[in-house]
Amino acid sequence: MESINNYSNYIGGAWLPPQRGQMTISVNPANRNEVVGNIPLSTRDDLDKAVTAANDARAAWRKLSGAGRGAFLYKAADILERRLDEVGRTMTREMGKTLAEAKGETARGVAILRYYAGEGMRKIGDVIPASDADAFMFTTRVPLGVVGAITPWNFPVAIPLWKIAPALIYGNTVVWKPASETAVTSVLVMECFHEAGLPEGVLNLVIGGGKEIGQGLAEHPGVQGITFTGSNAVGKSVGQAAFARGAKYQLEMGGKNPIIVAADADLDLAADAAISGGFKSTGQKCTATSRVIVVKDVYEAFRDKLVEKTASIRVGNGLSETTWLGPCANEKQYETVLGYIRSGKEEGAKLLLGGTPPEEEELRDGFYITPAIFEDVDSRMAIAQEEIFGPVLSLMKAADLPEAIRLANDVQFGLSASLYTKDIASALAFVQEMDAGLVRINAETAGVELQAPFGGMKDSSSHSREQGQAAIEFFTSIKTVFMKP
Ligand SMILES: NC(=O)c1ccc[n+]([C@@H]2O[C@H](COP(=O)([O-])OP(=O)(O)OC[C@H]3O[C@@H](n4cnc5c(N)ncnc54)[C@H](O)[C@@H]3O)[C@@H](O)[C@H]2O)c1
Ligand SMILES: O=CCCC(=O)C(=O)O
Repeated sequence: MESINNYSNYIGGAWLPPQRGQMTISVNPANRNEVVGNIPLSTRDDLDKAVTAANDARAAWRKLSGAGRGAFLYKAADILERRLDEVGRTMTREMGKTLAEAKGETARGVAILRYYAGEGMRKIGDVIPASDADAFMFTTRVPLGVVGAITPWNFPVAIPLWKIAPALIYGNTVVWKPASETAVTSVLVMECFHEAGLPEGVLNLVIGGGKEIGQGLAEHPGVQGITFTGSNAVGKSVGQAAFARGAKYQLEMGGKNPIIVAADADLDLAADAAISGGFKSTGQKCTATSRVIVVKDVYEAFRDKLVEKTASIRVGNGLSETTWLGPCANEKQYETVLGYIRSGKEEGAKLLLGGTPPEEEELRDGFYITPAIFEDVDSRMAIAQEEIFGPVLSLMKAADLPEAIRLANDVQFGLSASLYTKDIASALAFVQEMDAGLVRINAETAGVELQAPFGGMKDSSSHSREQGQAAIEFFTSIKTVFMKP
């Protein structure tokens, strides 16, 4: 029997167990009987210690040049790259995505670190001519101070790093609260920063419950900025707590992303995109496709292609090379997805295939669901309005492209949206009229580029942008300097 490791928090440059000694477990969703590790169940005492360490580290870290801070990020990138297989394997064991996807995400984390390491050498202000000819006026940027990063389990490397890397390069110190479902993965990422020699207190990891540690961060008077990614319900609570005490906050939340198939679309490409966007990572991406809106002229032909291709998807343990679709990340998500499949049938949608646990005996102990496709989906149904965050696609029929865009906009969310068409006028109309932060033509709804602004509209976001050079807007404040001799 393989021994199960105990994992700790990382506070003030030291690996520390939770002060009250409470621990819990991280479980493999491919086999609920497999414990990945014993992880901290931290309390506010642990959080206070981390926030104090982050505040103590602020002055020295801020004094470093951008290039000086970037040197640590380059080192962390090299170490993470060296440990890519180990981190990817741990990610798969903790949240179920296939090993290929997990390693791809880890490589993306390496690229994010290197991108922001380079940002330390970019300009941070402008010279603006003053009306007084004897004066010199310019802008510069200063860090917020201590930033709290609250991150989800579905991209346990890429999302924390697209928050932590810009926070650090622009001179902030960080307290990071990862999702407990992927706590061991977060420890491995933290080890890379530790090995890179990041000064103590600059980055701190506190593993614990959402209410206790996440909300504790949002409420903490020693934290000047909160960057949150997660569900709308939690995001609202985090944002309200930060706003109540005047802290800066950014929230990136749910999606209900459509792909529109126009009458002139390449149906094979569109079907492949719907499957990749809807079922990769078991549909557990904020940018995942969940609604497939097809213009009626090509509906039956497209539907048949989609069903035929989906029926060949292989479900299994993400560590197996033959697996295309892994388990849901945890039992809560598994039950949520099964609940939406029930409600889809109860509301009158027709389940064309999938939506059940697989029959294979060797998969009985995992949170597996076969990929599901509904048709006859009305826009008012729960499966058309609410984020499912699982391997479920809802087919909807539109009379024409204008109605398809109207249906696509008929939700509270606005994160990502795709259109498959060969017509430039249709593409331009979609770009103009689709209310989403990511608008993609002949490309699936998922697939975020680290160098470009990322974020949602409507209820998907608090309307700042992450990633690329856009990240500087959240993690710094602008100072306008007016100087006379
Ligand atoms: N828009 C994006 O960029 C994006 C990216 C990934 C995931 N998501 C969203 O995240 C959700 C799935 O991730 P999840 O299940 O980890 O989300 P979640 O909201 O349950 O948890 C997100 C983080 O918040 C913490 N948390 C939980 N309860 C809290 C509370 N009361 N106060 C403060 N923090 C709390 C969690 O421990 C975790 O670290 C989906 O809705 C998905 O759309 C959005
Ligand atoms: O889960 C949200 C992030 C989505 C993402 O990174 C992608 O689509 O690549």
